[in-house]
Amino acid sequence: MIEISGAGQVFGSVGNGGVRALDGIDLSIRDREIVTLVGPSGCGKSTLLRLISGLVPPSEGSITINGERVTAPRQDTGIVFQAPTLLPWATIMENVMFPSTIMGRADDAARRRAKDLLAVAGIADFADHRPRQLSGGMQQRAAICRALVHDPGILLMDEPFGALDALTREIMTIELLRIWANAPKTIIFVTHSIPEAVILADRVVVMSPRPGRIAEIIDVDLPRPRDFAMSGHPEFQRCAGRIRELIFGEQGARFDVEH
Ligand SMILES: Nc1ncnc2c1ncn2[C@@H]1O[C@H](COP(=O)(O)OP(=O)(O)OP(=O)(O)O)[C@@H](O)[C@H]1O
Repeated sequence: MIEISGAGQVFGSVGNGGVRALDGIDLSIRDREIVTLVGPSGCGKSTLLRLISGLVPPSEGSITINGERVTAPRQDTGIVFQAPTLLPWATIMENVMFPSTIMGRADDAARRRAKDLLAVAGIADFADHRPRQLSGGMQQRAAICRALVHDPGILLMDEPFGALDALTREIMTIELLRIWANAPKTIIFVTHSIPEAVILADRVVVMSPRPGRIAEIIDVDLPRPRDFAMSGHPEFQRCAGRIRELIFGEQGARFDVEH
């Protein structure tokens, strides 16, 4: 469904203070697959996500979704960033409805869907509150509802739980899997957490240090539904061990990766 071929990204001009962030990325992502991206800080994970989102055009290579070249943000793609980035003056309901509103599709069906999503995310009682009246975790749930409201087939998530405490983070990860099980969609998820990467993924894409290349793609053969109690499972340990080996073994340096 998503085809990335020979994608490279250079910021500025190389040799002249520019940065090569990505090099020769080839990756095919299937419909309804969950792919997680892990790798050392600065290896280009966020850049790759931005290329797929159409927010940034690749300097080299191409990205297609269902055979169409990605040249701009698409309506069938939802994005969640690390910070919830809600509009502070708008209510939670208005924030969640925002994508439907700007697409001119803020009808009753969209409002019903927004309400249902808020209920699934456990924040239905806060629909009329402003973002500042919610905790960080609740705001991020609202941001996830906003990314899902127009029912995109693709969800791009850039360390969406990175700013949350460890407990909320685990709960949110399992909630995301529950949402996905109810309405499967293609998810590409950037994380620094190896357990999060394994628990979520059908495949973990491990990237090498800058310029970011794909070091290895690991198939995670754990049954679903999943939860963190599976971290003792031999398949979980195999995957987590291999990711650690790839990231820490190659460089022997201290990377910004939780393990
Ligand atoms: N707009 C930009 N202009 C110039 N350089 C950039 C820009 N965006 C990213 N870079 C550089 O590209 C490289 C990859 O950055 P990116 O944010 O994609 O990495 P990352 O793997 O997501 O990092 P982290 O895990 O720390 O969030 C970095 O060296 C970064 O400095």
